[in-house]
Amino acid sequence: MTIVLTPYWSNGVQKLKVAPQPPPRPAHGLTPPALDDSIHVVRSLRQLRSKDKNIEKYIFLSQLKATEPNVFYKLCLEHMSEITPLIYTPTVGDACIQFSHIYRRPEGLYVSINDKGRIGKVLRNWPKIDEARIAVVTDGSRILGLGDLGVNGMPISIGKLSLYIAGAGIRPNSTVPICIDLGTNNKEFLKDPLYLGNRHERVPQDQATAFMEEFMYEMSQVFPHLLIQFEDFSTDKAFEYLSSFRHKYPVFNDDIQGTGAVVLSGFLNAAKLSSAASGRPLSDHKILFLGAGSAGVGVAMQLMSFFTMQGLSEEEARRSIYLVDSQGLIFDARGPMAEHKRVFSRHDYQGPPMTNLVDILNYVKPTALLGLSTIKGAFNKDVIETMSALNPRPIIFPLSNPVRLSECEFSEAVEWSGGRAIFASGSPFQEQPYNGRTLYPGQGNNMYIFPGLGLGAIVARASAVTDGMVVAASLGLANSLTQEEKDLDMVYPRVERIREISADIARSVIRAAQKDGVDRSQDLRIMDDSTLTQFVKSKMWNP
Ligand SMILES: NC(=O)C1=CN([C@@H]2O[C@H](COP(=O)(O)OP(=O)(O)OC[C@H]3O[C@@H](n4cnc5c(N)ncnc54)[C@H](O)[C@@H]3O)[C@@H](O)[C@H]2O)C=CC1
Ligand SMILES: CC(=O)C(=O)O
Ligand SMILES: [Mg+2]
Repeated sequence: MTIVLTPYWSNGVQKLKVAPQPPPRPAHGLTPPALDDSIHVVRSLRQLRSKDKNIEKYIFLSQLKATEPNVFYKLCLEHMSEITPLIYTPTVGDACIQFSHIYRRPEGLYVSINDKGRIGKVLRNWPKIDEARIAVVTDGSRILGLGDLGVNGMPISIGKLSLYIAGAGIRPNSTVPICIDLGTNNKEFLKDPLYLGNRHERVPQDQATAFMEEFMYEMSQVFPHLLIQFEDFSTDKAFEYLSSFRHKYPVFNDDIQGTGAVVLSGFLNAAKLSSAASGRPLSDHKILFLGAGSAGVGVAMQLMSFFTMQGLSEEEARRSIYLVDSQGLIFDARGPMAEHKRVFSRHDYQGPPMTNLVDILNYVKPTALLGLSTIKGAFNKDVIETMSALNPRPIIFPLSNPVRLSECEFSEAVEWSGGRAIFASGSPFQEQPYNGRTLYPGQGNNMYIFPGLGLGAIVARASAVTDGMVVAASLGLANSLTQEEKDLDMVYPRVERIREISADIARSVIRAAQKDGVDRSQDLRIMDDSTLTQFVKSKMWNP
């Protein structure tokens, strides 16, 4: 049987006969006498640190994962804050852009538009079907804020799954990174002789939809125990596929739901700090979003529950949220708009189009400014100073990825707000000294949510991912701050505690699955919370 686990070049000759497996441990005598895994972690770390460029570090770590997975995951777990930015954002963005040039070996599953009509056959080539529990699927159409990267999106599926393994102890063999190739509109890639994907523009949307129908049906047939995470589909497709499939299959969209959950969590903690300084009740917050794509609208929808938790009606919650896109403030009289923006379109604004962000801030007077726009520098000095004039402790969350597309840097937010900003960004920044104190940036990234959400859904054998499970993941994260973290005004926990946090999130997610009646592991219902947490931890894989 031929196994198609490699990108097909346009001439279609590159096919593998065997599945990619880490090589077996060499027999006695074939390795140096003192080779020991824990010392090899130290050795590997030194080798890693000796490299100057992050992309070289990424390549080194990919190689280590393929040859010595135990050493790789030990390194991740022991040095989470150093390794995460190398296997995930920001470096994974560069790895995606350069994927066709730095490609070394097959990893993951590629399904192409040319496989339409026989997708099931391709999926059956996966070597570990019985063990498969979680797939991250992208079509590469919007990778981070980098646009359409076609089949070069594969590293995002791989990177997310490495975090499932490191962050939630999902077994490596149960993860399936998938990139579907429906063409690309990236002109540079189409001209690049090394590009690894189909060399044509994206197929029309009706063909893409028909492909996805077959793909999802076949996934459910071939992998009956699989949870599917949709990742980095461009906004129109992200909303379409989520609403088409979420009631048929266990699937969630990380950019809409995972990001919504992580930002709700950080916002709950940030709003308390901001209200403590201003004396304003929590129900009085007003949030302005720059960016109204899958992430902006996904977060806005989730943040409605922040207001309903404070006792506001749905309509009042909606009125506390303002969206700005590339044409400015979104309001009814502006004219036709995409369906996903309509919910938050302002009925109460009748004036001329408002496009200048500082003007919009002075009109809305928000307590929080959230960026999911991909526009670097959009939160400039004027913007941060305006937010700081409006609020004793403004909430500033530049959430676009990777770091070079962040709406502002942490050092800028600190300086321009006089150290008062409550800050979280999509990609990591260094802590900053300010007036004799150390200020800590939060990382408002869905990486805090999806490992625990996925683990909970897998352990509960959930037949669907419900809104209740997503909110439970968010609240589980919000409640995970230690006293020390609270005393430092942190809005997210330290990433080094990710395993412990994922276990707590997973327990909350299982409880929500039980409440919503989608848990198929019903024997977990009788466990009390501490037994359930222990059970979840016992399911975690350790290197
Ligand atoms: N922190 C996190 O966990 C996550 C961050 N993101 C990031 O969010 C960003 C956006 O993702 P999507 O919503 O899927 O993309 P998208 O491309 O659909 O949305 C971008 C939005 O920004 C708006 N925009 C573009 N230029 C603008 C301008 N000059 N002024 C105001 N608005 C402007 C667009 O109109 C659109 O509404 C990406 O950078 C992505 O990496 C996405 C998911 C998770
Ligand atoms: C973090 C993430 O999912 C994104 O930027 O798309
Ligand atoms: Mg994403």
